[in-house]
Amino acid sequence: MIPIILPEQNLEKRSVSGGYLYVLAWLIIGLMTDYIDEHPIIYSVAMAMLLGFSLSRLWAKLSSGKQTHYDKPGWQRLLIANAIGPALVYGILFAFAMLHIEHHELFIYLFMINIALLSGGTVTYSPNRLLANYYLLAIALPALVVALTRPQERGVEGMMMVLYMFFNLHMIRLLNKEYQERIAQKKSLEELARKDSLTGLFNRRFFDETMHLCWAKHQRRQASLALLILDIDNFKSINDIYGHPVGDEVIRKVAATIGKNFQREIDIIARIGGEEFAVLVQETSFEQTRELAESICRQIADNSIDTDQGPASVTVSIGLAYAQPRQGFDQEDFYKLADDCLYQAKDQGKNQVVAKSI
Ligand SMILES: Nc1nc2c(ncn2[C@@H]2O[C@H](COP(=O)(O)OP(=O)(O)OP(=O)(O)O)[C@@H](O)[C@H]2O)c(=O)[nH]1
Repeated sequence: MIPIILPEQNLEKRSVSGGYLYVLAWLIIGLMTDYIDEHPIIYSVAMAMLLGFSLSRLWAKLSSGKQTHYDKPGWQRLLIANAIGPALVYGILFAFAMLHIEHHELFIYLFMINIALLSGGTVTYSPNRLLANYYLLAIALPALVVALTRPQERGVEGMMMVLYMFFNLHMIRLLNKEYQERIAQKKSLEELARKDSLTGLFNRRFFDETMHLCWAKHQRRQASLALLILDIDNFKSINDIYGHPVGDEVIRKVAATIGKNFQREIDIIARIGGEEFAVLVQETSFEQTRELAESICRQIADNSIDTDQGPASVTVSIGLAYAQPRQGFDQEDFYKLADDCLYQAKDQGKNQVVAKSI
């Protein structure tokens, strides 16, 4: 099973320096020991593979520029190959050294490099537990196989590898848990920053940011969009008669009714003031939006809210603006149009929708 790599795991950035280290380490061994003379074919094949992995990674980086392509399966496979491939090369080299090496010094170097790669990979790949585990096994398993088949000569190295492997598997589990907690915290903070705590709807800041983006998008597409501003009628007297907790309950009920009527993900519903809400509606005609607004008005008026002092009837007024972004008519004008409609609805007796399409 191929582990799925998520953008927030940031594996490309985390593994980039290690991705050149293994080539350098092998180059140093080639330059400073007799290994090339003793085993020229093995040295060259290993070098070609390590270089191949490094160059493919360099090519991917240069060709993608600043962008990363986590959504492309080919790109994901390349990243996984760049993790597991060099690990397997070093794992097999060490296993080969365990079987054939007379050169004690080189054996120690390889052992050190593998332990370093084991620990480095644990830290690097820990956000993706499956990939980190595969990486670890790729380095350690070849040595373990040799140790098991030659317990007399290579038992010590085998034991050491098992020890390091289990220690690092444990560390991967811990680091991954910490990483998951951090991501969850970050997500809930982001959620808090854009949500209104009383209703769970978006807050004004998020609404303004989204409206800005939406406006620009519709300007490019030369398409229309709708903005509804809803205000609870005579809300001050609801608070005065029934008390603030009932007032809060009314706000929650109105929010829920709006939410029931605008359920698509692209509908942005926000509480933009004490008893004021806004809805940004995309890809819907003027008539459809007006019908929805009128239906919300009726639903709220028809459903009174139970309180200790008996049922409290609530109504809302709605201003609806429908427009296409264009020269001489900007986002502020759009907002003002919806707001003017709302004031007109209030002036005309409340509990109604005033809609304008321009
Ligand atoms: N319970 C509760 N009341 C709030 C909250 N935020 C604002 N309010 C109250 O909402 C009331 C708004 O009153 P006004 O702006 O006078 O509006 P209104 O009484 O609805 O009058 P119209 O808009 O003309 O129908 C004020 O009394 C605020 O104290 C809140 O979160 N909870």
